[in-house]
Amino acid sequence: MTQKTITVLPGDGIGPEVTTAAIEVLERIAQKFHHKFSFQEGYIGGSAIDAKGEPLPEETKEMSAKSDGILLGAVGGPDWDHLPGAKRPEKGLLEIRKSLDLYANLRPVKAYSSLVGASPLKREKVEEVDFLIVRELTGGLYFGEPRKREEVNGEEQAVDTLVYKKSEIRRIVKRAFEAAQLRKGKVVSVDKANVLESSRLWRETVDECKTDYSNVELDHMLVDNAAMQLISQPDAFDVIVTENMFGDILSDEASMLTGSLGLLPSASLGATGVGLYEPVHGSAPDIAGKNLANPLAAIASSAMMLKYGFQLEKEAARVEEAIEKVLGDGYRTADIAQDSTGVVTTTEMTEAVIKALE
Ligand SMILES: NC(=O)c1ccc[n+]([C@@H]2O[C@H](COP(=O)([O-])OP(=O)(O)OC[C@H]3O[C@@H](n4cnc5c(N)ncnc54)[C@H](O)[C@@H]3O)[C@@H](O)[C@H]2O)c1
Ligand SMILES: CC(C)[C@H](C(=O)O)[C@@H](O)C(=O)O
Ligand SMILES: [Mg+2]
Repeated sequence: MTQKTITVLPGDGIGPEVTTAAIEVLERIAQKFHHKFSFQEGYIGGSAIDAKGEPLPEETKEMSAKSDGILLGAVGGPDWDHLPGAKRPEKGLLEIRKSLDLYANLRPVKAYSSLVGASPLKREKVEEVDFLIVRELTGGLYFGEPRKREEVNGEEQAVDTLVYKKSEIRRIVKRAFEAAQLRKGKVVSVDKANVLESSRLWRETVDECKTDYSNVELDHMLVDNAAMQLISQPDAFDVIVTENMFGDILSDEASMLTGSLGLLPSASLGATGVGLYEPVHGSAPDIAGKNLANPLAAIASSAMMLKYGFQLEKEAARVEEAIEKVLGDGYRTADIAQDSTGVVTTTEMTEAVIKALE
């Protein structure tokens, strides 16, 4: 029997709807496999600003750090769009990632065979899609200083800073090589080394790390080309490693190879300690509160928690199989439906997954 305390940070928009789905799945797994999972809820994002005056209250930080895994929904939305950058909901998410040193964001992109028709691309392009984006999560433009507004020669300007230390590059790149050794043994490192100094350091560091992984094949690719190749040859990728912002953009793009952003899970891991598991998508204000959201990205994120956080591989596989089964049986939330007939709600999809766990 495994006993774990899970911090749930539902956040904003569809966050609470999809985390509820993931909790129900985890509860059923605990029951079936005789584990004990206890859940404690905390505030993050816009709802934390409303309740506590800040996007990441100290109590959320503390309970998260002390728990065995963090399940997060999403943050942000139009209610808080007027706030300045440092006070916005997204700041809470960036801060929790940084404070727990969750530098390795794993974003698997795998086509479900029953869903190949949901991708805008041709069947033969997407049916073999199965790659992992390893996104650096605690450096780069998101965190560099200075970050400011200033007036120069009577004109307002804004500054963001893209900075990477070699050690930050090395640790994420090693993770990517290690992941590739357990997969098809191919790494593509994505950068913009024809323009950016940080990318030139990135590329050099990748080449240095490569010497420890002689069994892994390595290619470098410029990010604009990578964005194109993801569409033209998505089945050629195995592991993609890249810096923070490129990884953010490429993963939303990659989601459409599977059919929807509502399908992609992620795990954010540090060297040790607690991991954070969240769907790749955001708070989707356009569909929030309507029971329309696809809960599968959040449910698949809970499977990543079972696998990477708790080493419960069998249980994680059971959740993944249940997702495949419901999709195979034709359950479709609106985002992956071909037409409006037989579309299911968030709660109906969740019930179907729980039934498929049996
Ligand atoms: N990790 C996060 O918390 C996170 C990630 C991305 C965006 N955001 C925030 O979310 C807010 C909205 O951002 P956005 O609209 O650019 O991106 P978004 O990911 O919230 O939504 C983009 C589109 O995808 C759809 N979508 C997203 N998730 C879905 C799901 N599970 N099921 C069905 N459809 C889904 C939405 O309806 C929308 O049309 C912003 O405040 C943004 O900062 C948060
Ligand atoms: C909300 C935002 C800060 C976040 C990011 O850019 O990391 C999101 O887009 C994501 O992909 O998790
Ligand atoms: Mg994103």
